[in-house]
Amino acid sequence: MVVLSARNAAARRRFGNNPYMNPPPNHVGEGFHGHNGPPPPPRCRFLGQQSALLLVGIGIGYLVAINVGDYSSSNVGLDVIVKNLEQRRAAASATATTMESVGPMNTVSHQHREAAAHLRGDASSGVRVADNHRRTSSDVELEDGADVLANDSIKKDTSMPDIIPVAGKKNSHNTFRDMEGDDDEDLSVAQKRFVETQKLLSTQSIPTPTNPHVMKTPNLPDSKRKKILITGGAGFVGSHLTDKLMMEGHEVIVLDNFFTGQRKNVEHWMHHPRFQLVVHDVTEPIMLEVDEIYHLACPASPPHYQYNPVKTIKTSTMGTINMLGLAYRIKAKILLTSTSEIYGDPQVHPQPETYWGNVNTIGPRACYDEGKRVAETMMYAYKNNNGVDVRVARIFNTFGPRMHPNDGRVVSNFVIQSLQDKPLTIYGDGSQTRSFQYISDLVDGLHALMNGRYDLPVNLGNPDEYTVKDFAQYIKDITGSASEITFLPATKDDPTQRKPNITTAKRELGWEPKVTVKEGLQKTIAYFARVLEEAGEIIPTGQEASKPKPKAADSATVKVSPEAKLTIADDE
Ligand SMILES: O=C(O)[C@H]1O[C@H](OP(=O)(O)OP(=O)(O)OC[C@H]2O[C@@H](n3ccc(=O)[nH]c3=O)[C@H](O)[C@@H]2O)[C@H](O)[C@@H](O)[C@@H]1O
Repeated sequence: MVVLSARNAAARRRFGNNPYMNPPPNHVGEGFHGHNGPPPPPRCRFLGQQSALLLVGIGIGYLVAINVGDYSSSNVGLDVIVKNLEQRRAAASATATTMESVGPMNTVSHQHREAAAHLRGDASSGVRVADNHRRTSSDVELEDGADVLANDSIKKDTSMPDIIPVAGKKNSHNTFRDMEGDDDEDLSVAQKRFVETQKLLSTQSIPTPTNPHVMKTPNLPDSKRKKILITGGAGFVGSHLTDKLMMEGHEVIVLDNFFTGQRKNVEHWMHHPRFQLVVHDVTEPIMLEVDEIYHLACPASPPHYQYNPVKTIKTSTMGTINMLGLAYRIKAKILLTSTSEIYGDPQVHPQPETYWGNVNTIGPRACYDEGKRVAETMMYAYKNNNGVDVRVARIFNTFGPRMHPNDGRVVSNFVIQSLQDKPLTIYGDGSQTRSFQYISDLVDGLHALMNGRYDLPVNLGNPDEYTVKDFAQYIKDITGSASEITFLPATKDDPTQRKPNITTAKRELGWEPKVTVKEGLQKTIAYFARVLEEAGEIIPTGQEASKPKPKAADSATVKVSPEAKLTIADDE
């Protein structure tokens, strides 16, 4: 589903193709709708009913005119006609009053008032026709009683306001032509204001709780502006990449199924005319026209990717095939975010790109590791066989703001635990090592890779290596936490060491990390402190989270037969 396209289409219908005319989010749009311009096209069923009533009112006027003519030509029963008119007018007026009383919003009640006014105007214009008829037929002899009735009725009608004056309007409207003239003026004022607002909004992000800083977006000339697709763009890495590309002035399409991505990660761009969000799962094909594809989509945290291993495999395999097929058809350059996990539990340390890895093909991590390995294989098959321009980044442990609070990876877990003075949970004895890079360095690396000429796999990571035990203590110290450190059972196939060899990135991309682990942690801690303030309490995702809870029926089976349990675990 293209979230913004309907809104854009609506704007185009109303204002043509002016790029600044994309309607803003509702809170901005109210400025326009609340203005004393014409009621906008029906936005809901209720407003549609208003239009219907307006038409009914016009119809009544028209029918009255015809009826009066018919009756008068036969010169009978003007009193009946006038009574009839009175009843219709009263009915129309009652409807109008009811409509006025509905609608708590100013904008809506304004529209109601106008619709009510139209109704009243139409009803009275019908009576005016009767009046005219009466005068033109004054030489016709009428029964006295009928004439009196007609006069009374006309007096009542003239005392009824044609149109209720609306604040800000100079004159009340007497004809539709008058209304069109004034509304044209109002519309142009509203449009100007709207264009100004849109112009401003199209140069920056909007501050949100997740992203309080305003980011500026330059206006690139068409020849330099690229259309870029980011699969998994609402995730932790994808959303930071979105920021970078938006700040360069490109057009960004974020595609996400929101399994681990979060709408709030990209909320600050939702209003922007060069940003689009497409809610879509990469395992399904999609047709888009873009220049570049950053293919990030896949859960990356062990508890997340182990939650549904089949889905993880499908995402890496079918998802990558779909994106490669797209890249091939539209001749787009495509970058795959692969992972340090393709090295498995490495026997070579640090790991260069030339190392082939050590992966257990049937272990709990295999759905991710092997999925990414075959995704790499597909990339080079498409390059060699179909001439697709490919890039492959092998990402090492990355952290920073916008990590999901329930990500379950070591940095977010230890930070969230420390900030709440809860025990820091080390899996195993804590002697395993990881090397941590800050998110902005990774994003710079991905960007350098996509825009460079080197098309073989490249490690992107910070070689700053820690044992998990030392890292726990480090975070505890930085946060000044009173947390204890606890040791839980090791997770299966957990790599014992990991550190990137980044010689290739330095040589081919001129890239190396700039942000120290300490600086990065301080920013991340500040972020999670804000998240915690909002959330109250967060229980980080633990080891158990990687398995879906057995359904009631399954648990019953498990109790009866231990073999059944084994079967269920294997199926999962
Ligand atoms: O962050 C990343 O970029 C990488 O994270 C994961 O790899 P992994 O190294 O297992 O990530 P973590 O879950 O953060 O685990 C790191 C180490 O900390 C340990 N850990 C984790 C969480 C925790 O609460 N306690 C704890 O001791 C783990 O057992 C592991 O030894 C993903 O599998 C990779 O795809 C991804 O590139």
